[in-house]
Amino acid sequence: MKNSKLEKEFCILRDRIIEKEFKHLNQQQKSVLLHGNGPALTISCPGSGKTTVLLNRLYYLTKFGPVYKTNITPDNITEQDIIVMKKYIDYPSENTKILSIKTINLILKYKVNPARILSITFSRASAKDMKERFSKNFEEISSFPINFSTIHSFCFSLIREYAYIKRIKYTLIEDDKHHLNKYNLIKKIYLDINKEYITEEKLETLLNSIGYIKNMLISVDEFLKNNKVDIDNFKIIYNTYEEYKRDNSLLDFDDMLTVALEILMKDEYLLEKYRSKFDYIQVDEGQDTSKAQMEIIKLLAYPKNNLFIVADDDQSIYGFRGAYPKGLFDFNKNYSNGKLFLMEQNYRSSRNIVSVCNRFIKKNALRYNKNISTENKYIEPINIIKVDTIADQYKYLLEEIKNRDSSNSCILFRNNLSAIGIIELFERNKIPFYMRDVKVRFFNHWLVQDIINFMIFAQDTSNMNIYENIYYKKKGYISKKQINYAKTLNYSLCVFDRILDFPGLSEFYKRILRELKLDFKKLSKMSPGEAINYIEYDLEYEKYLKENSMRFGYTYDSLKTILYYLKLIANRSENLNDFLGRLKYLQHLCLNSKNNKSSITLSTVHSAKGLEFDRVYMIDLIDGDFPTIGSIEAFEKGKFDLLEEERRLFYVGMTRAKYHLSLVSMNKVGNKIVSPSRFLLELEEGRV
Ligand SMILES: Nc1ncnc2c1ncn2[C@@H]1O[C@H](COP(=O)(O)OP(=O)(O)OP(=O)(O)O)[C@@H](O)[C@H]1O
Repeated sequence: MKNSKLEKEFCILRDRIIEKEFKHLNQQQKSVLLHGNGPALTISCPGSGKTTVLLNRLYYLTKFGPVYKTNITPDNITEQDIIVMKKYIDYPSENTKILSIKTINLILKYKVNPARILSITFSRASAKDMKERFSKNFEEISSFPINFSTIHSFCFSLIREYAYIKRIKYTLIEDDKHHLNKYNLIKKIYLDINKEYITEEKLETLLNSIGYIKNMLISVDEFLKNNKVDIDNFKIIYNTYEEYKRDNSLLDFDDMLTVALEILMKDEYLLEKYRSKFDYIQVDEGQDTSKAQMEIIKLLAYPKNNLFIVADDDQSIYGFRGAYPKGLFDFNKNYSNGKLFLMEQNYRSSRNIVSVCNRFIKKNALRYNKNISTENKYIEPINIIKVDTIADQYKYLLEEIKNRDSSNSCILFRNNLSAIGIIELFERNKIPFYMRDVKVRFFNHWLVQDIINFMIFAQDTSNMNIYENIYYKKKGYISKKQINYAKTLNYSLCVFDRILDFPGLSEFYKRILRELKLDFKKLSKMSPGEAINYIEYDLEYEKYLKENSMRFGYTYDSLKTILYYLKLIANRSENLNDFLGRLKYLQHLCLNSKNNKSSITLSTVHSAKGLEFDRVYMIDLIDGDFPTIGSIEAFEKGKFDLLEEERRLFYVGMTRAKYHLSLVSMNKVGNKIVSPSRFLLELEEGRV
């Protein structure tokens, strides 16, 4: 027979035990954590413990089940159980051991099988970070089969199952090591349609735009109505790409979402199967969830709707790829019984970092207003460092890092290219580092390849294979006809001597060819640093870059920056072999830095999302780079969203710091005068 007095007492004591278990959390966090069933959205600020709460909730559900403040009780409670529970609460030092096995089983009766909780994270790196954090903090249950998954990998497993049933053989085209990959496919379609090769920058724009369309679940026409894309025949390229993939059962990352959504909407069997797999769905970084992703999550969660989302709209930094933070604001439209929570206390950063960041982000108009606070101490002011040159910036960093344990420090930058200068600096000074983003395009950039080709050709001017790649990129016009003619002559002769043999050349033109031969002879004797300058100015490679940068989809300045970093490396190299070896070695260091996780971290701001460090150095803070020139120009035309996203990105960077934050800018890059980031000036002038 049921004893309602015992049951009541049991509930009260069980709640006290749960509270004790989570006493390290604050009141706001605890109410979020102990939210039982039904939809819930937590809007919070950086360092407020979103990930902490999400992991604790996983532990709470796994250990106790959603029983807090409910009158759910097991059947056979006895007086003895109540005594055991009271003892446990009164003698905290004796801990769980004091609870008898039977009482433990009673308390834990409603615990949730961890396999039935799906925790969705934004990226593979954050799924991994979360798994590590969970294992570290909740050792006792870390061996359970816990589902930390990115939405993409979840969708892919669903698609695989669908493909198996329907006997479709999908091929994933994301791996650029395979010949059939999305990059090659898009490049080919672009070439077929526009009759020219696509540049790296245009390729990126094209892929981001396609991703945006699919993530926002809009048509290409809707997209073009509201966005200006500087790509000829965008719509035809988009449709051809989509059609080709569909006809050949190919999938890129964005298709994983749209195809999974399609499957869930049309295949009742799979929809039910996946719905019944999970009782709880938790979503981290909800601000970067796209419309397509949210639709999938909503479908999966229905009808239990045990959906738990943590988000910070101020940290939404993937708008260009279709992140849709505004969707969060519709939460109550989607779920009229949805609970909204706020977490506004920052545990991470010192008091002054919190207050400066807070004022800084309030300049954005499109946001939830929050009362961000901290109980942390004031430690030191934010350091705004304005130096003269990049070399001075590196000197500053070296002074900061040398003689200090930097294992918990991070250097952050807007563009991955900034890493090159740092890697070069650290390699020279034997400072180990860990790179978050291993893909550094610099080493395989065509401009770097051009310079190497000039130098290699100078060593052997008979090498027609190399010359064919550069003859039209320098001074002294040489025609394709002349090249073809030279190819028919003795291949061990100097290319210029062979062209001199071309019938009907004027004396004037012959003189140019002889001069060129002399130029390359001079080049062959130069150090790599001198050689790059000679190629750039004397051989007029600079002119080629200026005339063609736009055609390749680059600004001339961005190409100059690549050249600048290449010179940095060249200036430290004695000869060509040394230079080539150094380039290879630096690339190798980048690719293998994952073994140095306990060293200083180098990261783009995007990839540092969710992380925290004792000391953060944000570098290369130049107006036009951070914020980007595109966002500034759009702002000047009255379009604010891009600049707001840049501000959020800057904010994400600053809020990674616990105690020390340095913001570094300079007056010059090479010979070019630059201005510090407008964000930095705002902070310096106390305008925030
Ligand atoms: N109640 C608390 N007491 C003490 N420290 C806490 C508490 N909650 C969180 N922390 C600590 O604060 C830091 C930030 O927590 P967490 O990474 O979970 O925040 P977040 O909201 O996910 O951050 P962000 O959105 O900026 O990535 C961590 O070091 C965490 O251990």
